[in-house]
Amino acid sequence: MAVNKLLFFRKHTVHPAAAPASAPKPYGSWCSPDITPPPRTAIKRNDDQAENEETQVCESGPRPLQAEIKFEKTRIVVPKPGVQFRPTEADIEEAPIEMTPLAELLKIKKKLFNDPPEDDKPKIVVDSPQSPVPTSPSRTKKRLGFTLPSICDPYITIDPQGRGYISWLMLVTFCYSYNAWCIALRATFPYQTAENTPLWMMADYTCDLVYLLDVALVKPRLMFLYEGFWVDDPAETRKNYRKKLQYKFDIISLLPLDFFYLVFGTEMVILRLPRVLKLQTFWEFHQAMDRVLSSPYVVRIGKTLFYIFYLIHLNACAYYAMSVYEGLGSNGWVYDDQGNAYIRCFYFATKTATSIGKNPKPENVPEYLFMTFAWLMGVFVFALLIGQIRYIIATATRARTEYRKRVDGCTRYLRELNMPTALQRRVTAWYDYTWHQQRCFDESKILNSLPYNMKRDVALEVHMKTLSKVQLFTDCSDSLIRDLVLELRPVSFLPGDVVVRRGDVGHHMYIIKSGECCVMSHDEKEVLATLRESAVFGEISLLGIDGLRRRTATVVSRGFSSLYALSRYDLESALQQHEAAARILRRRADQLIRENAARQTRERLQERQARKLVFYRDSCLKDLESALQQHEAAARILRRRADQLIRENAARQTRERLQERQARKSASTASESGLRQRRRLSSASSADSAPERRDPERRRLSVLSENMPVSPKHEYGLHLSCTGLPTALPTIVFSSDDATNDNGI
Ligand SMILES: Nc1ncnc2c1ncn2[C@@H]1O[C@@H]2COP(=O)(O)O[C@H]2[C@H]1O
Repeated sequence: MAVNKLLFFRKHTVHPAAAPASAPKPYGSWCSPDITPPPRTAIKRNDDQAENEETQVCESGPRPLQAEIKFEKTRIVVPKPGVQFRPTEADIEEAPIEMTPLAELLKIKKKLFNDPPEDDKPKIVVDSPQSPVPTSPSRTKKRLGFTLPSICDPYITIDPQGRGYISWLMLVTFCYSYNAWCIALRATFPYQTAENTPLWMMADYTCDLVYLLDVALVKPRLMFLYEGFWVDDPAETRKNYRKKLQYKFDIISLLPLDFFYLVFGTEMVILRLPRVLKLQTFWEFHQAMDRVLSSPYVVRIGKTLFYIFYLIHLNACAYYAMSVYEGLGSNGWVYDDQGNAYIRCFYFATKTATSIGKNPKPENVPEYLFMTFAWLMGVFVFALLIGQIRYIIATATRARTEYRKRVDGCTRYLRELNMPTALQRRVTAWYDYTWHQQRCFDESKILNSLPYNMKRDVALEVHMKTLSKVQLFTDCSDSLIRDLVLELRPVSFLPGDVVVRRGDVGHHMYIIKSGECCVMSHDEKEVLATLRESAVFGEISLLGIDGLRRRTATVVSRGFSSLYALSRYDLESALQQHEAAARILRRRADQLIRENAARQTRERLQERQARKLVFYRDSCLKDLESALQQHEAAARILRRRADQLIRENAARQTRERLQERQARKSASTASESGLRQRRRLSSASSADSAPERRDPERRRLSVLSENMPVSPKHEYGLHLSCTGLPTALPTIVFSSDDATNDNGI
């Protein structure tokens, strides 16, 4: 049964012309198979036991068309009958057939291999899912040698969502609008005159031709959906059109009442009134435009305005017709035949329909009825239509209104809490940026109304530009991206925002959509790496590596940046299914960890060396200070000694002077004053020149001036210690008779 059903659909459906194997897939290799999988061909034996037979299903791409196979030299392998085919050189006959037609070759093959009769041949039944709208091969190409656009090719069916059909609908709608406006206008106002009648006629019959083509050639070829399959068999599409109510209206709209012109004359334009019944095409066109235009609100408002103006137009025509009937200017209510008739009547109709003007008072029953009807129409119909416009505009701006509401609510809240102005400004900047980037705050809310697969395809389409560049996804199987795309949450960051902070527990991994993020060093003073579009970060702490459950680095947004956040849970569940991705992430994480560890070791070594240097410098300083202290102590002792010696010397000199004075006094009495005087003088000079010699324990003290050369051994220490002191110290060198210093003093 099931197979029979398939055969039925084989008869009535177009099966998607499989994309040529070489055709580029929309997004690398992952996208198209899911949307339009390659056809699977079921081969079925056409015998009575069809239902019991297993359907053999084999994967097959589109087979090359026979016509495209070119044979230049063919080798035909002939198996010996009844023997299992094992070709040897002897089995092979060479048949040099130059460009043999394929049909002949097939005949030969059929003979050689005893092909089963035509009826027993397996019938190919395609059970692959169809593409959204199938396309049929053009047959005009074969017949005329060139390809007609599908809408003009009478041999193929038409895609109801295709551009060609929508363009055609536009033309029919234009003709319909012409009829709708001009029939009433010409039937009431005196705009059709004997001179311009041919022009009007030409326009009329051009429109009629379009109507005719629509009914005869276009609508019957429109594909339709039957139990989920696109039916494109021309006989079926024709039947389908004829079953519709629209067909009846289309036929009535084409009634050739114009023949009555011969009786009533060409002024009886009202005979063309059935043309207005083709209203369904007008609606169909607007629906199609609504689907394909990026801002369908324009179409909706346009349609509503069309209705409003058309009603006013009809009202104006009716007013003019009544005025003519009662006599132009015959009373205060009717049109007084002044100015442009149509504009005056349209103005009057607008005033009455919208009840915004001071209307002339009706004076008889038909006028009262007219005014009542016009006002009622104004109250109900116009109120409805104007309300609809309001609704359309509100719908068009709903997203922006919601955005404004959110921003206002948040800023009011922050203001009430007396938050710092800088923070308020940051919040507003975030809202602005997020809105301009995403045009929505919660993408999942919008997508949730769609079925899962469609939601995924939409999300893929939206985020594909970035995701196709993420190395993790390009290196792994295509299904990873499809599994993850719905879990990615767009987030925005402002300049300087910390995306992840070192030491925090990691909950999300990030992919950069736009902007730049900096990975900071431990002290957050140095930038270790700058990550750009499609880079991934924040994965290390999510991978469950021992001892690395927390963020290993701080990552800061450099400017405004848009990222995709992927939660730990979603990542883990995806990685369970995709081991290759898990391996790649782990490898990358290992590499980063190794790099970071190497950097840290390097930094630690440098730090230790720096510390050692400081320690060495400090100890040197200490040594020098103690040496200096020793020098100072020695200097103090020496100074004390010198003082003592000076004092002793002075005392001795005083003593000697006293003794000399005493001796002089006593010698004055002596007679031999000359001799004694000389002896006394010689003894005084010897005491002055060599006191040390007289006193063997006395040492020689030298004070060297600061600019005397200093031993290189002491230069550094002396310099350091001197710089720390308020005044420069003299260099003191102690020397004795037994030991000489470095300077040889
Ligand atoms: N040296 C680095 N170069 C680039 N990215 C890094 C470096 N070190 C750490 N990261 C990323 O910064 C992230 C900080 O959070 P995670 O430790 O979860 O994961 C870390 C890595 O993805």
